[in-house]
Amino acid sequence: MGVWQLIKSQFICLLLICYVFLVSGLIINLLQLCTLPLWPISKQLYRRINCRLGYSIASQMVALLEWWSGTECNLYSHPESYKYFGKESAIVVLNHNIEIDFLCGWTFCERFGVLGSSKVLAKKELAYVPLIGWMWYHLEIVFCKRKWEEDRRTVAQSLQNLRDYPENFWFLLHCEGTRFTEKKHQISMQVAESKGLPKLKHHLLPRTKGFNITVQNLRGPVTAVYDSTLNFRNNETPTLLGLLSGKKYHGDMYVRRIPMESIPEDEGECGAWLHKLYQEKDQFQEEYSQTGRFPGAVLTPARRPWTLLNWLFWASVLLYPLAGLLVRLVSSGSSATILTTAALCVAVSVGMRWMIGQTEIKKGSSYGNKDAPVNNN
Ligand SMILES: CCCCC/C=C\C/C=C\CCCCCCCC(=O)SCCNC(=O)CCNC(=O)[C@H](O)C(C)(C)COP(=O)(O)OP(=O)(O)OC[C@H]1O[C@@H](n2cnc3c(N)ncnc32)[C@H](O)[C@@H]1OP(=O)(O)O
Ligand SMILES: CCCCCCCCCCCCCCCCCC(=O)OC[C@@H](O)COP(=O)(O)O
Repeated sequence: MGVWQLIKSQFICLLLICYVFLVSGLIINLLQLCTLPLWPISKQLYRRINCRLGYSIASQMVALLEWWSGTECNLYSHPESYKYFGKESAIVVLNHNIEIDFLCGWTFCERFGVLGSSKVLAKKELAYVPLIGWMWYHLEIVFCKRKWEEDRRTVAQSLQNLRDYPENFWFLLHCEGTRFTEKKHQISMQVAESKGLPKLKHHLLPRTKGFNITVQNLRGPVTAVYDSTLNFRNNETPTLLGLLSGKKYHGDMYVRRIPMESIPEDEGECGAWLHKLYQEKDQFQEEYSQTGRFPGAVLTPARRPWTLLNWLFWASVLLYPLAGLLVRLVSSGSSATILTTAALCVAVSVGMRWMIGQTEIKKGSSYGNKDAPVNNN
């Protein structure tokens, strides 16, 4: 292990990165709150400002991936698809078995200039994650309870609101609805069997309702679906904690552009189309596991300096006062103050650990874990 790698793996570095993220995030969340009065005056200005503020939070996590850990994310695609990336709004369909898949998505959003405006159909629980959830509120992220009877109205309404969004955005959909585990896979393949659908080896059976409602409500302003398939080399299983300790991973993502016109409007046909898409994705994953390659050519855009510059800005603003505070604390000699500060640090660390836990598959929900309903038809 090199000296730089050794430094990066020290706990103090993790603490400092989390400190900058936390304090800058709170400041940005506060600024976002201050923009609320703009909404009735100029909705589009409110949205444009919040895209920039959101960028300042999300790009710190991208900087962690690209600059701190040095993780490589290769893009496999086709030139006729590539020329549209970043120049239109799109629905992104992505597999969901890797803890940092959202960050690999974010890194491409950043490189194509749509990070601040990126959207997702996210489970409602994520709305309560401090900083990220609060940021998402101002970015008009669409949340679902994964209970169709409740979601059908709220999700449709939130999607309708995005139709006049003033910036190009990528709308991420994990159609599997939950992250891959062996048990969830087994259960979803029972569902596939009961529906007479071919079994998938690398994916859960996609849920079609969310995709269908998204296509229905965004058709027009959104001109394409980006079918995206992600995997990591040498069976790497990347984690957020690994990134924080400076571990470098090697990801590959295959993205192909499918024009919106080729997606059926009829609900049943649209669902069948999605099932077929997942069968194709399964073949791409199979090819990757056998050859270490996806179809298409490697067309990875270079990382840009903005995420690093944004992080350096916040670090220089926030680390200097922290150092001053620590010096004054120690020189005060008051054990009560020192103990209170230590207790506060422990509480904040526990909070940050909880947030990181949100990305861990082993702490995931039980959605898709229950035995499939018996099909009596
Ligand atoms: C280049 C790439 C860059 C990309 C990056 C771009 C942007 C990045 C932006 C942000 C990054 C942030 C990352 C955050 C990630 C967080 C993501 C999540 O939170 S994923 C979880 C939430 N999202 C979803 O669930 C979306 C998919 N789900 C759906 O579409 C669902 O249909 C639903 C709308 C949520 C409704 O769910 P519900 O369970 O209520 O209904 P369903 O129709 O799904 O279920 C009933 C239906 O399913 C059949 N069934 C039963 N059991 C199973 C099973 N185990 N597997 C599959 N199917 C099952 C059942 O028989 C019913 O079938 P039918 O409809 O035929 O009757
Ligand atoms: C500079 C960076 C410093 C980093 C410090 C740590 C910050 C931690 C931030 C946590 C951010 C959480 C944001 C999004 C997490 C996405 C999680 C996810 O992928 O959700 C899973 C759901 O799809 C499905 O849930 P399950 O049913 O599988 O359960």
